[in-house]
Amino acid sequence: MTDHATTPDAGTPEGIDDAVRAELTSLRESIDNIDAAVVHMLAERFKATQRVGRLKAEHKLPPADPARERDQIKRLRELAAGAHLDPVFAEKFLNFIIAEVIRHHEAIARA
Ligand SMILES: C=C(O[C@@H]1C=C(C(=O)O)C=C[C@H]1O)C(=O)O
Repeated sequence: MTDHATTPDAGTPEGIDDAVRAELTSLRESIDNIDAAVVHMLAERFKATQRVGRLKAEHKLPPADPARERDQIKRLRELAAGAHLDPVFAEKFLNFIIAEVIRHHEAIARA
């Protein structure tokens, strides 16, 4: 795997000022740490949602729960606005994850 924080490429020319390069490298190290945290948090979320999927299948509950989704989207949009993150982006991101979770739940129910 490429170490994006330290490897120069077309986006980070060799000739840039040392201080600029150092700041860019430092910021990219933070980004790499955040991306790692996001992956680990998503993995934990999917572990929990897989358990929800098995529970729903065992008790013949539907894979999707639109009321719960509406509550979560409302909550996430409010959290995003408070954190100066675009609520439209936050909603799209959550919907993307939820769609994948529902796909998993449908597969568990069919198995
Ligand atoms: C995880 C669940 O199943 C689905 C997925 C959701 C999610 O990923 O947050 C929310 C609601 C459901 O449509 C649940 O019902 O809690």
